Amino acid sequence: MVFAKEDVNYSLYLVTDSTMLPPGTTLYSQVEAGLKNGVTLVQIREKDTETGSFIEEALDVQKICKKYNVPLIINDRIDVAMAIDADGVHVGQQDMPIPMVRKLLGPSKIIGWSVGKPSEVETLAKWGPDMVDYIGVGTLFPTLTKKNPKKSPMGPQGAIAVLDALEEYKASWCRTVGIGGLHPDNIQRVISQCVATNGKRSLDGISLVSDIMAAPDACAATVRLREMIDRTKYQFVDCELNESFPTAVSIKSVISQVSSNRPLVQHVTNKVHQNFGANVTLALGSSPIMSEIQSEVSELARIPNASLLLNTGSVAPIEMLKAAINAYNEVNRPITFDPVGYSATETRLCLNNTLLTYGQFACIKGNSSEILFLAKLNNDKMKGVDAGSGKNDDALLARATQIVAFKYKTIAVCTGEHDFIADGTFGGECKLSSGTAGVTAEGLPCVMIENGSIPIMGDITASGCSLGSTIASFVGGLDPTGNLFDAVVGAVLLYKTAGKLASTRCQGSGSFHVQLIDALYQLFHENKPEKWSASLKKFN
Ligand SMILES: Nc1ncnc2c1ncn2[C@@H]1O[C@H](COP(=O)(O)OP(=O)(O)OP(=O)(O)O)[C@@H](O)[C@H]1O
Ligand SMILES: Cc1ncsc1CCO
Ligand SMILES: [Mg+2]
Repeated sequence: MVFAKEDVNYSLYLVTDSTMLPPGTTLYSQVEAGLKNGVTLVQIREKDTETGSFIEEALDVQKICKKYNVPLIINDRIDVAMAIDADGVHVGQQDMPIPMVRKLLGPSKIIGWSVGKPSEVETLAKWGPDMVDYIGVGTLFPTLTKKNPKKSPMGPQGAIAVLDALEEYKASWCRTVGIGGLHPDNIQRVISQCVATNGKRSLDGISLVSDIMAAPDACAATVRLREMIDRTKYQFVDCELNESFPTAVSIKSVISQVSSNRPLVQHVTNKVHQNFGANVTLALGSSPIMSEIQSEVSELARIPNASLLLNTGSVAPIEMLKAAINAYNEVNRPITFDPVGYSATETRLCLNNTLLTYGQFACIKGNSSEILFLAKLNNDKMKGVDAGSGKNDDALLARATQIVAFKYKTIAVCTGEHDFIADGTFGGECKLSSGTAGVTAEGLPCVMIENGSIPIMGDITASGCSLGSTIASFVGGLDPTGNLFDAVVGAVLLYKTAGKLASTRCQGSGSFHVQLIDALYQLFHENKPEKWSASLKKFN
């Protein structure tokens, strides 16, 4: 078979493993089930098979690949690929050097390379377009098919760094597939999040092993995977993600929805915040539950209008946090993430990054230090959980908020005297290859909320954490037709207005705390956003 290499379809790339075949199936039958239902590329990867059997297997698979007009790639064994005249090979960083592989195979074969970091992209770019045709970008997530993983998983942010390097070094010919720990529960998130910073490219395909090779019904499994990859909308919350500019009317509608739906807001939050957050949630007509019980997260997530606030100020066991993220993502219920003290210590940085890799968040909220650090615009460590006192200008904070929104395809909120909110959800769009069609962080909708200086808001503990409770309550209370951006903006406007009102009624920080809850209660129940004192400005 002669392939025009540029026409190869990388979208659903099946890698074999004969050690995981279910009873009653063969390598051949599983590959055929995949090919019949939408696999576009096959790689034989058999780490423990003797040469003789490997060749026999490869010849069998080659026949079936030819029948479906799908290229066959051989992992590592250049000799086997040459012996059977396969369509290409895939090699790792420790295998035969690429220039030698190309010399042996000639110009027309497909060569794939495993890549995990930007410096490897620099190397392939120096070789030019005649060497590497595609890269396997990984390892994305933990996986059982790598027996001795040398590196820790890179997550979507690691893949973004590789895509950025391909753009930087102008390796436009090189295609990409995500690899490692990809399953139906994370494929759409990976397609949506793994977009180069310039918006010009996303992954060209998803490669996987076990979801087809180990599937008792590989036909049905492939149909499901194919459908998932072809779907261009990633509906990670069951409400509207379409772009909007919030108005008093739309915010009034959000509050009416929250009032009638009375969301259950599960708080996994720090000890300092728990009582305050529960009372703020109640003031907003919602039901708080402060729970860190791992075995009940799935049940809680399935309660109508459940919403999760995940605040890492002081933390539950990591397995519990992961289970909670999984449970809410699985049923498309919103998660509001507050990475408290993100850059204060290495431990916090590592923990929060692990959680960010692990799921899709409806909203990521932080103070200016946290958001600047997440956006990589400031490398100063925080002193504890409070925002630094350094003056930051509005343009910089808006930019940081947009960057965080873009990187995590979320609604990002940056708090301080002025609050910034950017919508990076792209209406839930997720597309292979073309990314965000060139739209970058700077192009994202962004608003600024202000109400004059209210320094006393920073003088009580967990005021930012309770803004998290307010956001979680609003996004959880939406109808399926309600808009996510409206809900987040509405929550921040309400909170800022309540802060101002409370500051005029209080006598010091102790009574401010009480007055803030009273003001939230009053403003929420009146539901007259057209009268609120905080102002909303379009920043972009
Ligand atoms: N100087 C200020 N003027 C007006 N509003 C402020 C000011 N400082 C903070 N706020 C408001 O107070 C709330 C908390 O913001 P802050 O940036 O202090 O969060 P945080 O540091 O994460 O809080 P915490 O960790 O104490 O929970 C936000 O609603 C923010 O808008
Ligand atoms: C004081 C404090 N310490 C950990 S979390 C928290 C609440 C404010 O972020
Ligand atoms: Mg603070």
